Amino acid sequence: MKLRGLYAITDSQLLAGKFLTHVEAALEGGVTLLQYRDKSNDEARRLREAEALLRLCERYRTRLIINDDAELAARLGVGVHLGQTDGPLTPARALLGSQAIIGATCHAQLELAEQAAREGASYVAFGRFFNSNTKPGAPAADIALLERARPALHLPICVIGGITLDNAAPLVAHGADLLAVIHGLFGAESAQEVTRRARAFNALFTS
Ligand SMILES: Cc1ncc(COP(=O)(O)OP(=O)(O)O)c(N)n1
Ligand SMILES: Cc1nc(C(=O)O)sc1CCOP(=O)(O)O
Ligand SMILES: [Mg+2]
Repeated sequence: MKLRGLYAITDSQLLAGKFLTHVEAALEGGVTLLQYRDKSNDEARRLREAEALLRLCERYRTRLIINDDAELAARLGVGVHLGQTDGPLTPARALLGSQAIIGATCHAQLELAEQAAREGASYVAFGRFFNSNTKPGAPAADIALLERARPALHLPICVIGGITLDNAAPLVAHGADLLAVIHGLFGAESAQEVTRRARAFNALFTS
């Protein structure tokens, strides 16, 4: 499967009261990867919500990724996204198998991406590219990084951080394969607007 297009990431606060409706609206518009990102320690709720997302993903033929938690990913038979402090990639690959999608946060450092590639990552993520409502303190990345990274890496490149329909096009033009978006997608007022935004993000990859 080609990892290219919109990478929708859930946010438990932003989606409170509209979790499944907004996620389904995004899937309706087209989502290449869906990440379940919940920073709480409520394991029962996390399992329940991740299972509900998996059912939706199966209906829409979208791949589910669990943030931070390789054990939960293994339990559901899905992929995982690991940051620099979320545990090493090699045991996660051994746990999840060769076909699993495993993503790695590389901040603004090409060296981290090269290391992640050696350790079996399926894609690397750089960010944050713009001011982020969700994670304002994340280290900043810029287009110059993408210009260095694109020819050096033979993996899909994911970009993240403050991405909206107004600022995403240059990232795609400079070689980003996956646009990872929380607020710029799920911050919409209505489910219809989420679907419209998802379609518009995907259209950036065809023009
Ligand atoms: C696609 C994608 N890229 C980066 C991140 C950030 O991961 P991390 O640095 O581990 O921070 P948290 O998201 O866990 O707060 C991500 N989740 N997804
Ligand atoms: C979870 C996350 N990681 C980032 C990084 O730079 O690694 S930025 C970020 C938040 C992305 O949300 P939004 O689209 O609302 O800015
Ligand atoms: Mg993490």
